[in-house]
Amino acid sequence: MAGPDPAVAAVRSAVRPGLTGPVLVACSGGADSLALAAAVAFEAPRAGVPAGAVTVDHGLQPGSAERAATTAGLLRDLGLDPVLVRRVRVGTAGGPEAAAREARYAALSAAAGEHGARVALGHTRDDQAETVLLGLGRGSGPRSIAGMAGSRPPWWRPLLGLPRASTRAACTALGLPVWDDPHNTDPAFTRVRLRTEVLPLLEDVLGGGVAAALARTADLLREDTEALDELAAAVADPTDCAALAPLPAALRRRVLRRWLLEAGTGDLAAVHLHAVDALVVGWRGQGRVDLPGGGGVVRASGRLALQGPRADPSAPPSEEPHP
Ligand SMILES: Nc1ncnc2c1ncn2[C@@H]1O[C@H](COP(=O)(O)OP(=O)(O)OP(=O)(O)O)[C@@H](O)[C@H]1O
Repeated sequence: MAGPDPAVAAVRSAVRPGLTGPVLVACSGGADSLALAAAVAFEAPRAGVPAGAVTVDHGLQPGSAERAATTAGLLRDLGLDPVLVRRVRVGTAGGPEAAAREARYAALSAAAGEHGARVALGHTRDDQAETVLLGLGRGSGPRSIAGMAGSRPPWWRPLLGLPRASTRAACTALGLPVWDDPHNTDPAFTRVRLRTEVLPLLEDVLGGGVAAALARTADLLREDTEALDELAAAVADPTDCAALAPLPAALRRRVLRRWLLEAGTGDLAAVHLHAVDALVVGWRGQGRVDLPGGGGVVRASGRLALQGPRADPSAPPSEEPHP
């Protein structure tokens, strides 16, 4: 008897090793997550693992509720159980794309918590390549160029090693009706232009395999950044300037970033981190560093300390005495 189509087999092989516990497939109805859902539905019973699915209705396009219902029907037909439909309210912060993503990830994460499951996402090697290129072009630093992790609970991305063409081919071979999100071809989106204009041009210049090379870059960088993050987490006192000063800058800034994020200061731009770092190394008596959330950091008696919002934000920073 002939085996499954090669693309179907490739997607199944990608999910098999990771099926070690309950999983919910996050499915938009697009080719990537539909191929993923089909592979999980096939492999999970063989692995003795419960597998369901979630589809999120962002409520942004006319007919979105019907589309979510159609996707849910397909997922049930594949044998996934339970199949959840989550309707979310999309805010406006950061633009419509970012707001939809935030609402979606919040809903998926909540579903993961309720069901004690990991959430499988359909990101492919091409998505990873686009993420790396975007990070490079925007100068967003190693954390961004390191791309998406294959497994970081509750998220699981088993298809990061596969080209997008495989998921499309798998859906075709299985006769699954794919929903093509019009956003995925709208040149108003930076990611779409990267996909349709920049990556093909790079392939022309550098030869094929650019997406794979970019994804490999992400893997290498992720190893480095994870190692540095672990070293940073092991630093006992992130406020002791004498202990921090001799550390390499890459490590020191990670320690500071971690300390500030854990204190709930909100996301920080490089400029804030550099200013806080300058309180530690080469300090010349400068005063408070204001942070985006309204709080601030000062240095006093050789230690860093967090402060709340200024009473009068227009007042100049108070001068700290020279050491
Ligand atoms: N509406 C949604 N409901 C549930 N999961 C979603 C939804 N939209 C995206 N996802 C999940 O997030 C992953 C990445 O989404 P994104 O829109 O960035 O990628 P995509 O390449 O268009 O994926 P797909 O082909 O599966 O739509 C999807 O593969 C899927 O797992």
